[in-house]
Order: sequence, then C-alpha cells, then structure tokens
Amino acid sequence: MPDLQTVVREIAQEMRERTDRGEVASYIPELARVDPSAFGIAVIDADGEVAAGGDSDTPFSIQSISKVFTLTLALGKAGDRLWRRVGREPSGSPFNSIVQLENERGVPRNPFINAGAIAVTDLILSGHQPREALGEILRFMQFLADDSTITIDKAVAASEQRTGFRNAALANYMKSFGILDNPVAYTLGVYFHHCAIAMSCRQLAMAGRFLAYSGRNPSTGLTVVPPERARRINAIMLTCGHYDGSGEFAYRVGLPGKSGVGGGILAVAPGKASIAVWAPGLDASGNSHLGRIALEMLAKRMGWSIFGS
Ligand SMILES: NC(=O)CC[C@H](N)C(=O)O
Repeated sequence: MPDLQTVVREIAQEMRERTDRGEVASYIPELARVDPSAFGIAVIDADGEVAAGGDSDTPFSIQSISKVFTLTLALGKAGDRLWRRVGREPSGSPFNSIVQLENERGVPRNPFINAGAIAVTDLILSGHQPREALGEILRFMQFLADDSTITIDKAVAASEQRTGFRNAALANYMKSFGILDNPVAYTLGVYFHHCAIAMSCRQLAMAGRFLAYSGRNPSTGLTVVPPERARRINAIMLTCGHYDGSGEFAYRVGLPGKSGVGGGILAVAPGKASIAVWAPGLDASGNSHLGRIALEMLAKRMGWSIFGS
C-alpha cells in the first residue's frame, strides 16, 4: 500500500505546477476575486491521521458542499417526509437549471441542484427565524469539524444576495407550486448564507468523517446519523454531487463527492478516508477542474475507487 502522506504531498506538488486551472466562478462577484493558483488537499484516515498539502488551512467558500450538510440536518428533522418535496435522481442539467421544474410540478430532481437545496433549506427553516436556522446549520458544521472558529463569509453572502436572480427565480417558481412553506426571501437568505460558510480543506475533511465511517465520527465515537442514512447520502453524492458532471466524476474518480463553485470538493472513500480538495478554477459544469484531477490521482494511487482498484 503506498504511503498516504507521500501520495498527498506528490499530488499537491503536481497540482501547483499545472497551468490548466479552469475558470474561477464570476457570477458571484466576490468569488471572482479568489486567487486561481490556490490548491489545497486534506485527507483524514480511519485512525484520524491527517495527510495535507498545499493551501490546506486556507478557508474558502464551500458553496454547494454545504448542501450535503443541510440535507443531513433536514433528514434528521423530517426523515423520509423530505422526499415528498425533492427527488433523488440525477438531473443531467446544470446546477442552476430551471427547465425540469415546470414538467415535474415544481419538485426538484435532487437535493444538490440549487432548486433542491433551496427546498431543503426551506424545510430546515420551517417555523423558525432565518437567524435561528442559520445558527443551527453553522453550529452543526462546527460540531462536525470540532472547530468553533468556522464562520460565514458575510461579503460572499451579500454578493450572492445582490446578484442571485436565478436562485430567486427558482425559489419563486417552486413557491408557486406550494413546494416552499416560508417566505421566499427568508429561505433564500438562509440558503445564500449557508453557501457562504468558509472552511479549509482540513476542516471540511473533518466534517465529512461521519460519511466515511457509517455515520460515526471514529475519533469521538459519536453517532451523527444511522449507518443506513450515511450510505444513502453517499449514494446521492455519487449520482448527483457534480450536477451534469456526475457521471464523469464517477467514471474518473469513483467516489461519492460533492462540489461547490468555490472550487472545493468533499469526497468520501467509505471505511478509508474523508477527503477535501480545493482549486478555485472550474470546468464547464461548474466543478473544480484540478480538484477532480487531484481526486482521480488519489483514488487511483491509493486504490480507493468504490468500483475496484
Ligand atoms: N454549485 C454551487 O456551488 C452553487 C452555489 C451557489 N451559492 C448558487 O446558488 O449559485
């Protein structure tokens, strides 16, 4: 078995040198300011050992990676009732697409496209003030990462709040079908803010451990979700975690993963490791270009693909 520390160090080095870095997201103006040369990786194995390289301690905007955690929270609150308002099939469409909603009576295809995540956020919000719901999401992240310093980047949240017309369209459209219970402005406010949570690769890999170890944090022994739920969340990450790039990600990397337009990816090697990578340049589907390549190298060199080595 190759040495994980060496493999991670080599990948960080190789990624630093690459010139094909993709394009930084610019539709959220604040994200356009991020340095495209950044690259970070952190891998935490079953013993809690961390292998990290590059900018692994630099916080970045987790964006859609937050949707894994809001789904986890919402399933804890609503259980299978959640599946009445959102499906669990790949969309085959861009993350912010509106087209399927009309044919499918306002029910988003899955919880990881924007429409689905907005519907999930609405469920967490139910009956609470936006501030309380957001506090709950942030505390959940801090608990999972065992780090109370994690915060929301207010500038990113404000930037998206000012320019998120497409998300507002999705939310209003779903509201017209009765999919959202709360005022659209409340739901969107919480959504924009949880997308703007800033975390480093190390913090994110820590937060993802329960998905790699059947719902338990192996260091503390605390159960976050039952094993069956962890398995199912991983399944949705595999099939839907990269939007219309999910098939390509499964083909090349072979691990459940969730991307965000901040350039981060959280990936899970069940029973073996929780992994976070960050490279701000995106590919045409809005997924981190070098992040995916780094994960492909890692899974190959460690023999971690769930489909065989
Ligand atoms: N893919 C993403 O990371 C998208 C999240 C972003 N906040 C949006 O709604 O557009």
